[in-house]
Amino acid sequence: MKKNRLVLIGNGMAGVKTIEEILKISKEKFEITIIGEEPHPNYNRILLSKVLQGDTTVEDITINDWSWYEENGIRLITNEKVEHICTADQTVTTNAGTVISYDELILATGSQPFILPIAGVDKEGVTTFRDIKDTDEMLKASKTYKKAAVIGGGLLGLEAARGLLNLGMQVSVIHLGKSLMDRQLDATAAELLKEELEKQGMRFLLEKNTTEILGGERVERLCFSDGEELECDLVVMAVGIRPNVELAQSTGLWVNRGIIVSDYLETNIPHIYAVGECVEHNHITYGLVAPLFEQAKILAKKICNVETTPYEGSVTFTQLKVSGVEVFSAGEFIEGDDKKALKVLDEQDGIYKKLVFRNNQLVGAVLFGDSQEGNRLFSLIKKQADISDTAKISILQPIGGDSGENLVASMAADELVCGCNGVSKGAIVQAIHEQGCTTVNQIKGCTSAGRSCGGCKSMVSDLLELTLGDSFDASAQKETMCSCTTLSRDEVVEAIKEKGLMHTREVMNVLNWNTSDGCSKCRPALNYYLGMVYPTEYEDENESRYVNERLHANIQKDGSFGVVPRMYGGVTSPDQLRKIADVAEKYNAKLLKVTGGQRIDIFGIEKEDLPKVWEELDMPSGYAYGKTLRTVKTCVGESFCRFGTQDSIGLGIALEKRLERVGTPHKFKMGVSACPRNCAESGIKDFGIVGVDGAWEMYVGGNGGTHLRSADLLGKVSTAEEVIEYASAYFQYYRETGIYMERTSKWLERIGFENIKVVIDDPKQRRELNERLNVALTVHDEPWKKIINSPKLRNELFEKVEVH
Ligand SMILES: Cc1cc2nc3c(=O)[nH]c(=O)nc-3n(C[C@H](O)[C@H](O)[C@H](O)COP(=O)(O)OP(=O)(O)OC[C@H]3O[C@@H](n4cnc5c(N)ncnc54)[C@H](O)[C@@H]3O)c2cc1C
Ligand SMILES: NC(=O)c1ccc[n+]([C@@H]2O[C@H](COP(=O)([O-])OP(=O)(O)OC[C@H]3O[C@@H](n4cnc5c(N)ncnc54)[C@H](O)[C@@H]3O)[C@@H](O)[C@H]2O)c1
Ligand code: SF4
Ligand code: FES
Repeated sequence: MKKNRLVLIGNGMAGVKTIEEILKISKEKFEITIIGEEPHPNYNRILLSKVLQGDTTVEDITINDWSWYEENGIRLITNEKVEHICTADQTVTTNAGTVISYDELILATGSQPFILPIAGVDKEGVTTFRDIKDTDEMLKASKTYKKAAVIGGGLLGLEAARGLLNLGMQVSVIHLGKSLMDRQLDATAAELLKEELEKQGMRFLLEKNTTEILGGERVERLCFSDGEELECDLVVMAVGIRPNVELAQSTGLWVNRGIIVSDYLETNIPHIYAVGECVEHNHITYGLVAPLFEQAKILAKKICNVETTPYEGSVTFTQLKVSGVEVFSAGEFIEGDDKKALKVLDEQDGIYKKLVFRNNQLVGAVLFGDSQEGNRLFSLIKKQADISDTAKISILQPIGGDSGENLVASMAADELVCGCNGVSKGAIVQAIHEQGCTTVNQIKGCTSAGRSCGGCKSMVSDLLELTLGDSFDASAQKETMCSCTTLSRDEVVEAIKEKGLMHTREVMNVLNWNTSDGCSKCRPALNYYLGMVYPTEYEDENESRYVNERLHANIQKDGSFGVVPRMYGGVTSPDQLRKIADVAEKYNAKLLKVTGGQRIDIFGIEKEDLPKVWEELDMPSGYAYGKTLRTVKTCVGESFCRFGTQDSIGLGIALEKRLERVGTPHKFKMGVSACPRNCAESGIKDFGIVGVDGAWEMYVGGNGGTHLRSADLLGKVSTAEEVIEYASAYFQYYRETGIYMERTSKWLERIGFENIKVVIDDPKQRRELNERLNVALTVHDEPWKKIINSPKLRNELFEKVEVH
């Protein structure tokens, strides 16, 4: 049967949630295309605050990675913006000229941050906080600049401000109103919040109207309507959002503040639907995921012709994601003529609780200082429960006292635990009993609870403890490899060795994975662990690897690839440079760039040209995409530098030739400098070497990325041979004990520097580690050559497979 063509515009949280819900109903009904303007697969926008605050990384906030689209047969077009919809032909056209036909079309274009209409907003250093690009900009700015001004004291502004404080900046929050979070808090809670955040180091300028941003190319000062000024070198604008409606407007859809939709998320034009922040339902637009996910579920059913209740609007709740501050707000939080409040203020402990009632119904709540009852109160508000038989004060003091376990025990089965995803206590208990979930991660996999803001995770954990009783294992909660298993990395690796498991499927079957195919987190990890345990016997599963590793090149945001040939120690020759230049010209490379690791990256190569490019280069792969040794950066050392007394280039080349190609949990970078001037930046490498007075110092665990870490001194040796022996042992120890996707800087802190040093300093263990590494090194072919020489591989990888 021919499938209907479904096109989704907007690869964000609401749109992709709708697709997930559609796939739950039927995987066969639609041929799906998703077009997203951002260059990333679908990610959790909410957790950008946590990325900025240093609690997680951009890599860890992906919701559905590239392989999810592939596995579900979805065509994903990233980096392109839909600019035109032709309702007569039923096609959409992107800014890159791509035309796609649809039978059904969903607009999920989200919102854009509001930019104040004042002079100077286009200066360098002025940013919004909406996407990965903005987050990266702030992370980068914090390394050079120190004075941040956040305009807007709402949820977004305060979460940004906390992040910038964590990054070592001085932060002033400029707010138009009298009190912070005025859309969510009353004056008492706002004042308590302000006091708490001031203690954390934030500075507030309230009732300030910014009139101009001054400076040269970069921002230098803000001017306010009262004539005052504030010095700053970074400005974050967080003054609200506006739905993205231009495309809808130009298509003839009815638009007010958002795209107007019916109770079934239909627009005024047949076969076109809208969902998410871009939507206006019953005169309301929403800026939080819970209502958008409710919409997504209804739209999925509607579009699949499954009977559904209509969307009737949502009551919303918010929680501020700033560590050390508990703030919760839901529903109608300001009392008035027909609404009366019950308030409790504990000035000693800084706790404030307020409930707002209309007649015999709870319609709103504000909690400050202790928000653990938030979701329970939210359930009561949502249910519109009649509380005439309950003493109002007892709603604030549920039976059983204040421990988390008692709190969840007192909840009814239909009360919500996860407000974002609408998951009740009953649904979680059912997942524990019927699907054998024992960890928070597994509950997330089975029910989606905790999948968005993460604010409900402690409650999920309490519920697990309550339901599982003695068999609840608190220590296992954080360690499971992924939500497909209850086992930690160490338990899985141990079982692989003990039970002689040889294939990813075998591991999943024997160790009772709760999914048949695993997920994008455990498949590549198992592939790595199996290869590490059985270096000569295990046959690598290319399909379990991420796209760059599968195709041995780096995919770029326009879908073309970057190619980096190996140049040992960063040394090249006229012959190599000639070949690179010829290939770059012949295959229309868009950019040639010297990388931070001293290699040449040839950007803009089309996927189908990759094998020809490699063949003509006739150089080994530089593995710029791999979880393996990337580069050994070297200084010129004794060959040419007047300070150099040692052969840094020779040592760098020898190290690179020894360690190249074999897999590691994450990328591994090295540097060799021939004197303490340290031109190869050895102090921020996974393994860095510095020449000192006729000896070599060895540094480990450095990182020059987002989480800058200077390396620790592992020891000092006299000869290049000894360096190679130590580096190899360290490399192999990381291979054997690292968690897949864990950089050495994190690994070193997890295992403990002193513990690692004891192992590497011990001659016996050092020798054994080198011996095991030698075995692993015997099996690795040059990957580009392997593909060039195999017509089958060439065909499978470069002619048949759609990357995304
Ligand atoms: C830092 C931050 C923290 C947040 N914290 C929370 C929180 O704690 N709790 C909460 O509930 N909510 C939070 N939110 C809000 C939440 O992230 C949004 O409500 C949600 O992401 C909106 O989903 P959406 O799919 O409607 O829009 P988006 O996620 O914005 O997705 C829309 C996508 O469509 C793309 N697009 C737009 N136009 C086009 C076009 N013409 N062609 C192709 N692509 C297009 C955009 O590039 C974007 O990727 C937070 C938001 C931010 C920025
Ligand atoms: N924890 C969460 O739930 C969370 C976190 C971040 C963002 N979000 C969502 O993201 C969206 C954007 O957040 P937001 O905080 O920008 O929006 P917002 O509308 O909630 O808050 C903007 C704030 O800026 C203030 N403001 C307006 N004009 C100003 C001016 N000229 N000078 C100074 N202050 C001014 C407003 O008074 C308001 O308090 C919202 O939908 C929000 O719900 C939610
Ligand atoms: S690290 Fe020392 S030896 Fe090497 S290039 Fe720099 S100054 Fe010269
Ligand atoms: S409450 Fe946000 S993820 Fe559960």
